Amino acid sequence: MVNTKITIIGAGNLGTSLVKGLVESKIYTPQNFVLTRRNTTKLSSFKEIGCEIAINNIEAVTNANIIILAVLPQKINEVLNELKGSIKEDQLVVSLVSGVKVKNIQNILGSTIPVVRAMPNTAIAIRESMTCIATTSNWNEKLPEVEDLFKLVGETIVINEEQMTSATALCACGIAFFLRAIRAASQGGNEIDFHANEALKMAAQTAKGAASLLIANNSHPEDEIDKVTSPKGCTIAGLNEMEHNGFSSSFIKGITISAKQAKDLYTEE
Ligand SMILES: NC(=O)C1=CN([C@@H]2O[C@H](COP(=O)(O)OP(=O)(O)OC[C@H]3O[C@@H](n4cnc5c(N)ncnc54)[C@H](O)[C@@H]3O)[C@@H](O)[C@H]2O)C=CC1
Ligand SMILES: O=C(O)[C@@H]1CCC=N1
Repeated sequence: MVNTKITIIGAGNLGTSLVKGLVESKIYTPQNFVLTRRNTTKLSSFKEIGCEIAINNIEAVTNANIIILAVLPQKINEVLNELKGSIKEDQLVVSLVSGVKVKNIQNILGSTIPVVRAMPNTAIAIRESMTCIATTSNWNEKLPEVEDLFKLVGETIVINEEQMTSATALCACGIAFFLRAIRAASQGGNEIDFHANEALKMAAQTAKGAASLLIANNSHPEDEIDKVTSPKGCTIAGLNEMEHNGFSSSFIKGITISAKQAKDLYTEE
């Protein structure tokens, strides 16, 4: 257990997922967290387990060691202007907000406030996030602290800040892309034989197995695919039909357009 106080400004989908994962790690307890959001009644279950729920962002950050910004990009300027002058140099700001650069945040909070960006995904709630972390060269010394935090809830990688929009598309939006692929597989399973709930369970566990093979064997997908595709068999028949219909191309195009959108989520004031 640690004494670090973490305040999450904007404890919505992602912010609350982070709390769940960190509490699950057993290193943090609910008492480590102060949470804010617009409608605090939606945080009642977190209040019940012992998190502090605050209605005032300025009061919420006062005693925090780490301040996590988890509001939507279109709300960040309003929040930063509210917090301006209330965050001190011995506190660390970690922004999860897509498309907002370290310099955008420091332009409002001040250049002496340490800011690191982290891009997790919602699997953080079950400690399976892929979290991409970046900052500017003057705050590199803060990276280990942020890596240690997010290593409790999944894998981490430190990247250049310019790569953050690409990381958003591949890893944060990626959860939705892979889920849609699993849904499609379950619909196929439903059409050929199985009840919808059976097909979904079978598709999800098969997807988990496929990802686990790559991670466990440190292998390339085509190496694992080659082990499944018998000559004249049903796997290669299915795979080729999917490719004729643009499977890989569609995935690649989706990730490419998602990254373009991630770049345009924020407007400087
Ligand atoms: N949902 C996801 O999978 C991921 C989201 N992100 C980024 O994280 C941020 C949050 O995303 P979500 O959690 O999905 O959004 P969300 O809409 O679920 O949560 C945002 C929260 O901010 C609160 N909020 C708005 N104005 C506020 C204010 N002035 N003071 C305090 N709280 C305020 C809202 O009440 C809401 O609960 C976004 O910037 C998003 O781009 C990044 C990676 C993954
Ligand atoms: O869709 C979005 O804009 C946010 C950012 C990454 C995941 N959700």
